Amino acid sequence: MAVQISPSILSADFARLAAEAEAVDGADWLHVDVMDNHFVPNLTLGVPIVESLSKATGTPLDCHLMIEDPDRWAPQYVEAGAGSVTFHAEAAAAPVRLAREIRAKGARASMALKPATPIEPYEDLLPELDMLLIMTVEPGFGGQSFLDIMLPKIRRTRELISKHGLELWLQVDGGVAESTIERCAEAGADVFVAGSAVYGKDDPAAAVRALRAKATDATASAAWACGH
Ligand SMILES: O=C(CO)[C@H](O)[C@H](O)COP(=O)(O)O
Repeated sequence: MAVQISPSILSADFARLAAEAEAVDGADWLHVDVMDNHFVPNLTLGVPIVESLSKATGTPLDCHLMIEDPDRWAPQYVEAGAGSVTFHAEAAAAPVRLAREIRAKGARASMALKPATPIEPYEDLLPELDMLLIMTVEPGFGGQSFLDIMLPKIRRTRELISKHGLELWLQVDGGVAESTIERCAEAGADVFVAGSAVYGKDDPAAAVRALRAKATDATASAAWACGH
């Protein structure tokens, strides 16, 4: 699969969200960080804003729910127009049922793991998902430093995806920038969320192109991608 870039609007101007979506023309997704000040110590936006944004942009929305009780809320984000909905493994009461419900409503189902959550307990659940998100910072805030110690988890997850012959996308989020994206791609990631490395630049669309070029080059020479 070709590399995909998902700019995070957490680093955008919330008063100009439609314009900020236009500013990353060419991105594959728009990453929408939903935070409830319970699962993470920060508060952002909810269903009504996702609904408005989905009408205002042609770029599909990749909603990352950093919230408690995603079993209750995630289906509402599909109804609001999200193309992909990510819930946290640490928060979901019934992740298989929830993934099936997200898919049945017509969106891609994705599950996220915080840095301290291992992938291994979830191996049997992977066929129920369209994407697995490995957090490369503690969730809650943009602009944090990339956690290199997550690279082995990315590698192990890519091995599990290959072992089971899955079409699962592997997303990384947190501290992804021109200086770190190649390491993520080499380890096995193929969907890259970037907030400050896109919206912190004068030309966000050019930043998306630069990230895509680096990740594509690194993937081409990565052992995991040979024969892909
Ligand atoms: O999920 C997130 C924070 O919890 C954000 O998507 C992420 O931090 C993006 O910001 P940056 O690229 O600046 O690290």
